[in-house]
Amino acid sequence: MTSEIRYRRVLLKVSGEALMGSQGFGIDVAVADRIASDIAEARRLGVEISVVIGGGNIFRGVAVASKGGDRVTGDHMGMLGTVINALALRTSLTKFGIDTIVLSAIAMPEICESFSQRTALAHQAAGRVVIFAGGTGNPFFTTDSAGALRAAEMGAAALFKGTQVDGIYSEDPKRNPDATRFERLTHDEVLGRGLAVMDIAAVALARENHIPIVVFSIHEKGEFAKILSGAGRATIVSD
Ligand SMILES: Nc1ncnc2c1ncn2[C@@H]1O[C@H](COP(=O)(O)OP(=O)(O)O)[C@@H](O)[C@H]1O
Ligand SMILES: O=c1ccn([C@@H]2O[C@H](COP(=O)(O)OP(=O)(O)O)[C@@H](O)[C@H]2O)c(=O)[nH]1
Repeated sequence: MTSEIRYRRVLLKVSGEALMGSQGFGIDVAVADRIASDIAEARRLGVEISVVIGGGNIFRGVAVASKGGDRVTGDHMGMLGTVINALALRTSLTKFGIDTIVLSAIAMPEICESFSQRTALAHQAAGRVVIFAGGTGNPFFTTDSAGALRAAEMGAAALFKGTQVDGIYSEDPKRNPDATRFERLTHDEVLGRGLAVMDIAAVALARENHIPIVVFSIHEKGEFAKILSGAGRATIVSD
């Protein structure tokens, strides 16, 4: 069974927006539990998994800036949102008996441990799921960039982006329902064609480190494990 596994160690970027389910804001615990069950299933395949969690269900810095506020403050609020999500996902993973640790890029020792690559690798080696909170710890970045960064630091064989759509399309499929879906692309093609499923910095960092990106729907139960097993529906971006 495990010999068929496509990637042995992966970084999963979980969309913050996905966590709110059909609510307009915040966290739907049933959705967090379902995502945790998908992570548990993937772990049973023997795959090492660490997670970067987004924060768009709580706050996005650009929303402050677009209303005339300070972008850096807005981004700080967004990063704090990812910490809230990380604690929720840890709670859900614990329900499935998964030993989980939250490491934050912004120090808040009363709430969770702070990130360092050394600490993260040690927890991963001990068999824990590591959830990276606080994005990169810097404004003007996104949690997709944090995903690419942590994937490189953890030695992940692939960056999985679990998002609202089931792959990369010629245009945003939410805006153009006739957009065509790609099975495979190179990093250069994603950047050259301006395919905006992920920000440029994230794709460029993955390209530089030869990390494949796998874009799939986080809403499809069991899809993560299927893709890890060489099946499932996703767009794979590689060299
Ligand atoms: N070419 C494209 N292919 C697929 N999705 C796209 C594309 N361009 C824009 N998108 C949009 O990008 C969204 C994912 O980006 P993002 O807002 O970062 O979500 P997330 O919450 O997963 O971080 C998708 O839900 C999709 O609507
Ligand atoms: O390294 C980072 C990661 C995130 N953010 C802020 O946190 C918000 C939430 O993250 P993101 O939009 O990436 O979440 P997602 O799209 O996955 O829900 C962003 O809009 C930014 O304001 C940031 O400033 N630096």
